[in-house]
Amino acid sequence: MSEQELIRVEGLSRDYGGGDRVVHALREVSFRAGRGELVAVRGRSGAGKTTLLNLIGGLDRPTSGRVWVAGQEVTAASEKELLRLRRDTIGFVFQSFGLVPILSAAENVGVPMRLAKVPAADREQRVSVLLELVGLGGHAAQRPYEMSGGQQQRVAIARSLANDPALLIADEPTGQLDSETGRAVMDLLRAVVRARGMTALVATHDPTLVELADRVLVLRDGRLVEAAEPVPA
Ligand SMILES: Nc1ncnc2c1ncn2[C@@H]1O[C@H](COP(=O)(O)OP(=O)(O)OP(=O)(O)O)[C@@H](O)[C@H]1O
Repeated sequence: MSEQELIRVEGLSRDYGGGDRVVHALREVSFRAGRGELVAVRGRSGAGKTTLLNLIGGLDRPTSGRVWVAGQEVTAASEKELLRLRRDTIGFVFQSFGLVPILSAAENVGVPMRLAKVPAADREQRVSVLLELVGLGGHAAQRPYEMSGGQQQRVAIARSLANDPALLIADEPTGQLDSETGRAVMDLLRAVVRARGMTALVATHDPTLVELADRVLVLRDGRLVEAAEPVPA
């Protein structure tokens, strides 16, 4: 794996079920992504986007094929190594935000730092930098139910950056947002990826996101049918 390569996927397949009812959710997918790239993953509902992201992030195991992230083989990692990888190397953003309802915005952002045993003083400082970064400097004490969907997703983005991951995996991050808010969240993701030199893999139906990507992977029925540079609008 070269220095510039962050993700390598080789012959990745995932079947669900078995016998007559087997679903080939992902079929022999291979691609590579470099450091600093924002890669959009497109495809219709059921095309295999979530399956692909979950396998790369070590949230699921493939039927066959291999994945490396930052030089580590995810598909060969033990559960303990996967925990470490998800804590230190990969940040996740989901469509449903996934914030802890009883915690404030600042506490939510601080959760991964607590898990990584970041000392309290460092934690506080890093939490406030991240909340500023996502434009929520004045909202640290608010709880998720006191925030709009777009604000909640911003908190989730700040949380995903807590341990300065090399890879950000976002599954339909704008799926629950109206188009204007979704665009703002996407612009934020684009800016964060640029500023931090991180790689992002973002599954989306949203055409505005695709415009912001460095590269677009298109899945159809579990196969990678296109791995193109985006066409300028
Ligand atoms: N746990 C599961 N058990 C059985 N089949 C599954 C499971 N998870 C996903 N599938 C099937 O695998 C295929 C790919 O699903 P996946 O969720 O990866 O698609 P997607 O492109 O992310 O779709 P969406 O855009 O709707 O989220 C679909 O046919 C789906 O029904």
